[in-house]
Amino acid sequence: IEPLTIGAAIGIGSIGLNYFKGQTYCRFYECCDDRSIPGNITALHRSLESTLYGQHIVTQHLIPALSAHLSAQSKSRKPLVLSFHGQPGTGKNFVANQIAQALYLDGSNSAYVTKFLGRSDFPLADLVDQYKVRIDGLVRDRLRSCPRSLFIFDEVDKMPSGVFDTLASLVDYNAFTDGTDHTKAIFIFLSNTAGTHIADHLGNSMKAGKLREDTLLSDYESLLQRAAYNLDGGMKKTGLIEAHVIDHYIPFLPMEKAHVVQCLEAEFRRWGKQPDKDIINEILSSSISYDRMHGLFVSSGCKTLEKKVAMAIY
Ligand SMILES: Nc1ncnc2c1ncn2[C@@H]1O[C@H](COP(=O)(O)OP(=O)(O)OP(=O)(O)O)[C@@H](O)[C@H]1O
Repeated sequence: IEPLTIGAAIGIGSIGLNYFKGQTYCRFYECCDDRSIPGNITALHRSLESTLYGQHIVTQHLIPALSAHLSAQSKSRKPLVLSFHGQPGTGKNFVANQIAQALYLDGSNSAYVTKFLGRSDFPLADLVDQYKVRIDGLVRDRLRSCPRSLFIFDEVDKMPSGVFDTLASLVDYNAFTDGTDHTKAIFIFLSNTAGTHIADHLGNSMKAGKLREDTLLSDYESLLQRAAYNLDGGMKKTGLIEAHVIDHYIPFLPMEKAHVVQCLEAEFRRWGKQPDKDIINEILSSSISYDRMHGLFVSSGCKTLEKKVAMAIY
């Protein structure tokens, strides 16, 4: 057989294989394609509007940031990098999971969504060099298998500083010379860092007569950047901040009593029950404490409410 004929046969073979994959395998199993990664920002917007309480800045900025990054006309030249900051129970994981849910058919279970946990994945400061290599290798592998990957780093404030030193260059412009496409990826960092700074700033603004809903992202952005860079944790003195590769610092505001009531009501509905005012008042008076500085914000936000409602119902 002529070499040309063999080449043509291989060419037709691989087209056939791709066609077969598209028509059969990828119709039923997850692939790095539009079916498995629908990127449904409209669904995300709808779901945040109806389920996320007290976080007007998050919804206002997250949706345009994601839409711009994912749009078909996007001329994105680097991954989208977001850093979520706030006290416990303000919705950081809740929102990160909703992003995964809306962008990927399999949500957080997608093979293209990778989540790292500060405390369990990177517990020891002495091993920071090993962690850097591990993050670098995993991110490269995942991007090679699917450029539209999502990476979530939770508990960043519990990670040793220096852990993101190699990652900083992977999320910058022109990071790969081997043809790997990193421009469609999304990186999200979650931390409690600066949570108290956000609460202080909001508390002072509210005491000066400003409405919570009138506070803006710009009121918090530089505060978050400075705190993340200076306070202990994975972001401390990190190249991620020095190289200005974090596109958006998003503040999660501390929760007030009214928001916690909304969370409790949502929890009842999740159990298929009508919210019970007496039980809600009982939980509020027995299990909720407020910040000492302003007396306005619930210390653990909406965390732990799930179990309280479950206990009261059964
Ligand atoms: N702003 C919010 N609106 C609605 N529900 C919320 C909100 N914040 C928290 N919740 C509820 O509380 C649960 C716990 O919140 P979540 O895990 O998102 O907190 P977190 O900010 O990630 O806290 P941590 O910093 O401790 O990880 C969520 O699954 C959700 O049910």
